[in-house]
Parts: sequence; C-alpha cells; structure tokens
Amino acid sequence: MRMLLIHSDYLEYEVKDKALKNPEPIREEQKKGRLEEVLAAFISVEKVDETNPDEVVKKAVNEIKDVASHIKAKNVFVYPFAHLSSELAKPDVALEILKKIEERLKEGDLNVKRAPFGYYKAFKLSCKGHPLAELSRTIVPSGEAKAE
Ligand SMILES: NCC(=O)N[C@H]1[C@@H](O)[C@H](n2cnc3c(N)ncnc32)O[C@@H]1CO
Repeated sequence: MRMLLIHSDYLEYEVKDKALKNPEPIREEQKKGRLEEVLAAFISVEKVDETNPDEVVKKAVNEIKDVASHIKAKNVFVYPFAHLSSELAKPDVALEILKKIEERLKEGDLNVKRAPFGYYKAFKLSCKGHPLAELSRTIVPSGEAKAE
C-alpha cells in the first residue's frame, strides 16, 4: 500500500464520472464532500496487500493515527487514489481494505470521511506547508519484501 498524507486547510471533492464499470454505489449526498482542517490520506492499495489485508489495514490505521496526533488533526479524509503505484490491488479487495481503514479510524476520536471508490473526482486541497504537512508511507504485509 502507498499512502500520500497531506495536512490541508480543507479537502473537497466532487464526483464527475465512473472510472470503473461497477463503481461503489453512492447516495446523492456522497457526490460531493468537504472537510476542514483535515489530514487527507490518498491511498493506493497494492497487489501485495492482498496477501494479508487485515495486517495492512492495522498498519495503515496506526500510521494515520500517529500522523494525525503529531499534527493535531481531528479530521481524516480516506481518499481512494489509484496513482501512487503500478501494482494495484483488484478493485474489490481495495474497496474492502479502504472501508476497513475508515471503520477502524472511526473507532477512535477522529472525525472520518471516505471519498467514493471507482469514480473520477474533481478535488481541491490547500496544503498547509509546515514540515509534517506532506508525508508518504509504504505499507506491506510482514514477510513481503518491497520491490523498489
Ligand atoms: N483519482 C481517481 C481514482 O484514483 N479512481 C480510482 C479509485 O477510486 C478506484 N481504485 C481502483 N483500484 C484502486 C486501488 N487499488 N487503490 C485505490 N483506489 C482504487 O477506482 C478508480 C479507478 O481506478
């Protein structure tokens, strides 16, 4: 899994079009979304994650919580983003992993939103520019060497 973590004044998105034949079904109100003072987690779920989804979910949640606590962000946007890797996981596995990350984060005291999966979306972001405002993380199941 590859994550790009951006601490932003806000993140807003608008669904534009289907990017998969069968994107995640969404309600009208999910076609647009916005969070202020947010840690945006752009996530590409990778093939290697399919070997142990539960472990990568746990590691991703720990990383996101750790960064959120350091930057004192209370809002997190889980954003499916298929552009951080050339070895993407299958969409059905990726969606399940992203849903679990959202659920686990919600168990704590963070306010969490997840952007819809399987769509082209317009988005606006306003990176805060402090030293911890732009971070990336690579997460792999144990026992899997990460080919660079
Ligand atoms: N920017 C727009 C976009 O990325 N759209 C992506 C994601 O929403 C989602 N998606 C499909 N596979 C994956 C994956 N392995 N990891 C994350 N998202 C995925 O499906 C869309 C087309 O690839």
